Amino acid sequence: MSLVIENGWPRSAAWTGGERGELRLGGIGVRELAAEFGTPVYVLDEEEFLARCALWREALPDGEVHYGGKAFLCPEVVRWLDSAGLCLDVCTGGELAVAVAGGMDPARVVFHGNNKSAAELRRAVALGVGCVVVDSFTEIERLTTLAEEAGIRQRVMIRVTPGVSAHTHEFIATGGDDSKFGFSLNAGLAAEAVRRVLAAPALELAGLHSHIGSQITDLGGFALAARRMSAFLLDSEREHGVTIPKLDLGGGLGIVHRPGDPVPPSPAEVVAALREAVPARVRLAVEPGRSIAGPTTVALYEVGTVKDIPGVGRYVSVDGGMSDNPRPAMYGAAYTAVVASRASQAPPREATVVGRHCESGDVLVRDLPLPADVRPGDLLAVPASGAYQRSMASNYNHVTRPPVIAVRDGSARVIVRRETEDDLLRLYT
Ligand SMILES: Cc1ncc(COP(=O)(O)O)c(C=O)c1O
Ligand SMILES: N[C@@H](CCCC[NH3+])C(=O)O
Repeated sequence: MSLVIENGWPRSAAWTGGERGELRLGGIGVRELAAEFGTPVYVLDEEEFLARCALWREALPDGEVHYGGKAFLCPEVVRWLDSAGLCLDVCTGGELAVAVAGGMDPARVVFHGNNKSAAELRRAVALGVGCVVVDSFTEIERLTTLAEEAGIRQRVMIRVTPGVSAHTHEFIATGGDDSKFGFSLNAGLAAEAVRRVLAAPALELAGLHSHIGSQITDLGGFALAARRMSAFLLDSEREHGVTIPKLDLGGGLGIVHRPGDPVPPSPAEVVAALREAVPARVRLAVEPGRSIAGPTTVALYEVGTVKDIPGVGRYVSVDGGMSDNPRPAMYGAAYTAVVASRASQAPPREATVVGRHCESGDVLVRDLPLPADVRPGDLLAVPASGAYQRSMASNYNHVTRPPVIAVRDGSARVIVRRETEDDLLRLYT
């Protein structure tokens, strides 16, 4: 087993040798982590998170890096972002509330969403959110009224769909003309949005925005979007005799989940490709989510049963599943897993790792070679579990959502506590 970053593991992942061998994360053995915090559990390598923030910050020293909070957000993460000099992108009132709870200056928050409510927009205006990314004509009107009522001039960016098809799953591609997000460039809606924003004295056009999709591993789509958006920015400036200071080209850089996955370009390579297309005087912004949070976290599960079906195969059931990782069921996302709590000399035998939910599609990893002697009580570790897992976790079948434990230099602390049945029951009348 190769516990290297290129295979999706965080930098502190290491294997202690010998017969009592086990996986260590942040200097702590997984047996100790499981005993103290229970399973399933997301174990987040804090130094990996900060190092990934720094990679983006260093790639774009003269621009803005807004972390895409939808990937994974909690107040402690907000504090890390602050310390690393990153801004934050939120897309709901709830994410905005977490940003505020973590102490982020609202002026460094960018507010996204294709259907922000009037109440959410009112709150954003009242808090002094740095920028609202307008997504529809209705929203331009709504926000104009709210800014006028508040007696302020609200900075906005216009979200544009540049007609770029990113090479990714169709559910997470957002840059094409047929999208619920933004204003289509090809259909002329983006040009009309620029006209309307410029005609609204209560709005200040701070920039243009596009985001073509997520889990993208090649540079082509990013470069094409940057070229189209730059041309549109220059056309708009010429048409209206204005200067548009900023181009925000969104997030979307993918990660490796398992050995053999395509290796995505580095943040520096992405920024270089964008910079080549964007005029030097235009301030560049990016919104990485997954490429920061994803590789920081290992999900730990305990094996509950091993079922062999003659002529069919082997099912290994763990104590989590689609409620803590819906990505395999939603997008066909492929992960890997290893037995992390002991060394085994047994030969590999293929298994399907499934969850505990009342659903046949509750599969975490398909066709995975695991040691043939895998057994109840073993801990399974799934790397690259930091993005869109805890943030998309559900209470399906009334399971409680797992905690997030930050590990660093031999110490571990809870940054999101485990949900309890009392938390669930509190909702009911
Ligand atoms: C507007 C916007 N910005 C940033 C992101 C973050 O994307 P990723 O996590 O793929 O970097 C997303 C999600 O895809 C998004 O919709
Ligand atoms: N939830 C998606 C990514 C969506 C990105 C948000 N616009 C995933 O898990 O891959």
